[in-house]
Amino acid sequence: MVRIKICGITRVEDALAAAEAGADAIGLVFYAPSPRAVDAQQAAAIVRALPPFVTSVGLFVNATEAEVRGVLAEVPLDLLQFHGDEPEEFCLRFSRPYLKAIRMRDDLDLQAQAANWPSASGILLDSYTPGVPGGTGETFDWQRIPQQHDWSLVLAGGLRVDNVQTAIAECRPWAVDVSGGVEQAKGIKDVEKIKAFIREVRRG
Ligand SMILES: O=C(O)c1ccccc1N[C@@H]1O[C@H](COP(=O)(O)O)[C@@H](O)[C@H]1O
Repeated sequence: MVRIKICGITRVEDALAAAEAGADAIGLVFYAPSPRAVDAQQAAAIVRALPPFVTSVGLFVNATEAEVRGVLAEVPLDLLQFHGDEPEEFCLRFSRPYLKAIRMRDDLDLQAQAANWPSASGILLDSYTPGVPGGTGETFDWQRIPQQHDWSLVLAGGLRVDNVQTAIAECRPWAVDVSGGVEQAKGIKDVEKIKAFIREVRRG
């Protein structure tokens, strides 16, 4: 069964709707330039409202150690997602499981890159757009993902109800991660889109 993460949650009601629809995880963006950014207070309210067995994921982009620790002091996150240039040594400082995001630049050697984070719980693949660290709504060429790899693949980047089945068939991910594809406006989720997306993933 492919797991589903709904990222970029900014409101308690969207988190509850995602959980009710069957999401396995919700993502909270701690990256101020993002229109989906939340502060620790907002995030704590969202995480506290979650029912059991829904994983809360905190997304960071080149944050300092103090910034990550500051969030962790207030928000009981289950999993961290490092979406910038964080080396493994940094990702390991927080005694929490983590995902490492890799953006699929044209010249990237994916297998070599992924080997840089052997301690990651999963490798999240996202599309590459210069100057924007993520959440672009763009897909990348899924054929670039090797058939054989020894990491848990979290597939992200431009997933929507109308392409997620093809993405799953081609990439065989452990999980899919969606943000823009289930929104009505930046940072505001569309409950019907969340339900349709989850139904589509579960249909496979
Ligand atoms: O959502 C953001 O604003 C964001 C900002 C900085 C880094 C990552 C971000 N989002 C992540 O990007 C991927 C793909 O999102 P989309 O479905 O293409 O909109 C996903 O992992 C988001 O969590």
